Amino acid sequence: MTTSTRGADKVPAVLVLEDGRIFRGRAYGAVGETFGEAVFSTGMTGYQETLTDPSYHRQVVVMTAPHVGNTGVNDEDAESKRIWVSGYVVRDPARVPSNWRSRRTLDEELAAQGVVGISGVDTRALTRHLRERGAMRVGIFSGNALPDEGTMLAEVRQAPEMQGADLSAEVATKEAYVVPAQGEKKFTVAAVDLGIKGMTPYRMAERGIEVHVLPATATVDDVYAVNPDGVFFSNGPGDPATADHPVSVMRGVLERGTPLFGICFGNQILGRALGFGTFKLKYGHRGINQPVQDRTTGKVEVTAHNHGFAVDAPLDKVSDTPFGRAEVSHVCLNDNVVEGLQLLDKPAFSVQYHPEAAAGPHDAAYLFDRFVKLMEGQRA
Ligand SMILES: NC(=O)CC[C@H](N)C(=O)O
Repeated sequence: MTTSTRGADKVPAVLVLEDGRIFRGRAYGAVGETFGEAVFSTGMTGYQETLTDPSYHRQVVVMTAPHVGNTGVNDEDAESKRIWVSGYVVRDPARVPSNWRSRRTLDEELAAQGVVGISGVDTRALTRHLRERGAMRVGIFSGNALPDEGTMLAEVRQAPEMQGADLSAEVATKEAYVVPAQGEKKFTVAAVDLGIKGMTPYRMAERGIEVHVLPATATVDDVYAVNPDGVFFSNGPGDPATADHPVSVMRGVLERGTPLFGICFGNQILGRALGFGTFKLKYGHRGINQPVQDRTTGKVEVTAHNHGFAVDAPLDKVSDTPFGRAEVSHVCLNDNVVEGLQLLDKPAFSVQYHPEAAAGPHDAAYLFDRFVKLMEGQRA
């Protein structure tokens, strides 16, 4: 059993939003100061996967679930090698975690990785504020001698904004690596890593795919050097409007007509490659309980999300694009945001949410099978 360190929780902490709203609490994890974009996640479980999802780079995540840390931290569920959130906001941290896989407490893990958090915050009030005013910059300051409020606010307002941030190269692998197929190898996929979660190549490997994960800087030649049956573009942090390089690589793939699948950032890149715009949502979708309709089957699935931007494509008509006809294949039933795109004349599609789950329901796992079918179709 792991027990809590109960050290930092005696240290005062302050959360300062860029519009001047202030919440007071206690230090959680590392003591110090941090900045980022304040966003909220509605997941009741899966905090370890959330913290280690590279798409959260430069974001301060507010958990709407009131108790966080109950199952501790294990050695199995991380989605990457480190925690990426720039700060963490919780209401009531677990005093003693309890789970057979738990190895450490969450506050120990945050402290060990230098991640500054705050506990004791009315996260419901904070979430309502972000929902009304929109995602915005935030700072967390902890310690026994804190700067005055004006100084803290000035620092928050100097922090970089998420709009216009080009972050994939900061989180993606520098070296290519291979995730081997499980069982008989059926296909080779080149996966462009823009901030990939570990579960994504795993979901492909389970289906007999050998996945060559390539750095974000990979060129069209690098992609075709692995002789792929399909090409994948991953999730990732930052503003898709800055992703000019992956957009141009994707256009090269679309020109050749290789089966293509994109998730999240990959969906936004497909949108851009087709000539659609992207825009920042007021407060985004983050959590594991978002209803999405697959318009190609009419089925509704409950899905995992983590996106602050979206594709601006028409919902009710087929669009003519430089790569043939395209349509919106999936839509969020909460707010009609575009959640998927598919081409009608080429084997290419993408979704804005997370069929790999991790954490979240597995309703959308069929999308990996759809990718396999596209690759089978190309061989037939
Ligand atoms: N998970 C993702 O790939 C997120 C994509 C993009 N950074 C967004 O916030 O919308």
